[in-house]
Amino acid sequence: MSSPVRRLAEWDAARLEGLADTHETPLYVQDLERVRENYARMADAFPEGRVMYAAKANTASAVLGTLVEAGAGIECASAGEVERALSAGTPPERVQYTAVNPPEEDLDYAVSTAREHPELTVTAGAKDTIDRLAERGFSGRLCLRVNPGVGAGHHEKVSTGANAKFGVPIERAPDLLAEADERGFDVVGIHAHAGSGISGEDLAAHRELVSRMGELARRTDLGLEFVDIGGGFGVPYREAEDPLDLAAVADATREALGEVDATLVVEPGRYLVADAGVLLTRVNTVKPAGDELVVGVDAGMTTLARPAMYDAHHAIRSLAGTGDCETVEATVTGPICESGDVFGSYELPDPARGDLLAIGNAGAYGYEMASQYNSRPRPATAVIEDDKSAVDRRRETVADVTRLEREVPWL
Ligand SMILES: Cc1ncc(COP(=O)(O)O)c(C=O)c1O
Ligand SMILES: N[C@@H](CCCC[NH3+])C(=O)O
Repeated sequence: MSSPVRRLAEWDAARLEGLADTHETPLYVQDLERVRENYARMADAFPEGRVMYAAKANTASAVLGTLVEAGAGIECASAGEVERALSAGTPPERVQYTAVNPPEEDLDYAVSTAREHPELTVTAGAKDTIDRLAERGFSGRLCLRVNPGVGAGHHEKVSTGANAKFGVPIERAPDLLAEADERGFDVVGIHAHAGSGISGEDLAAHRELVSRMGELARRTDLGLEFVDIGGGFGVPYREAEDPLDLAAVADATREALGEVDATLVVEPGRYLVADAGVLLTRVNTVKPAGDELVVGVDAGMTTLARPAMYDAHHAIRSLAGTGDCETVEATVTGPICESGDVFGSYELPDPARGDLLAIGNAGAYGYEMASQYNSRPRPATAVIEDDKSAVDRRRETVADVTRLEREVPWL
């Protein structure tokens, strides 16, 4: 079995340099072999279960296709993600659409797609969503998202399990499930998700969530096909951090779930793709400022939003030189006109203009959360697999950024 963690130091510097030279920076690079390894480890930890990849972490069709080929299903947060999953060749029976306050067009799309592919599962997290599905004539495979009342995650902004926005309170679930069944829906599952970036310290919360889901499954006599306990499996972002003990999490899950006559489903996003990706960026400014050394790079909060959004730490490695010279402390900042556009403080070997830096764990929620703020085009992404490489999403241009503008008739 592959190592549960791939550190930034393990990436081949010469190869990354070559990719940056050819395709310019900033550039996301995703290693599909590593994605496959991560999936195999997850599937191996839950041999009795089903792995549904949470596409929101990285929707590149090369990534979706790789995971589907390996056996994963796809958990989709929007109509767009369902469209991507189906286009990537996911068999409809392996597609789950998990709507959170879904816009009208999303539900229209989900219902018409489910009409065409009745094997698709729709997950609803509010009675209103169930009503809106019924109004559209949907009576297909329905899963109920419950709010288990217990959350976890690397930051309060990604803890969902106790946030009322997500799912119906678990106490209300038995009645809602029975009602949906009476209304003619094909009730196939229950779902809950504690949050994202769960570490070993969150194991108690995870256990509690799973135990509540097991109890709910046992109280439900609708012949549920699956119990979906969500994703959230964390990865180490700091080089010294230990990886999650997946076997221990799986054991705790089984024990907490207890006997249920339904398939266990897990929905990892980050775990499958984070350490399979790096973001390459070049230094364009080195500026001593009092006691501080500011290093300006061409990637910023519009390229990788996580540091600005969650104070998230991503390891950074300089690919310049041999790396054996003395390091200095530097504040690595991006090109965006915001004080929050900072990756953090890093020890870098003698930073100089033109140096190439690799930012680790960029495969999850990296490109996905990129924006065009400051009218900055989004970067290109490349995929690699053994000795092959290809750009799978071209770099945007300023013309792409402005292409939706229309003339205002009176101006
Ligand atoms: C419903 C649902 N499932 C799965 C995930 C995947 O989370 P992660 O990428 O942390 O595994 C998320 C995101 O937090 C989610 O909201
Ligand atoms: N975007 C978050 C994860 C949230 C997952 C969606 N519920 C992150 O980068 O950590």
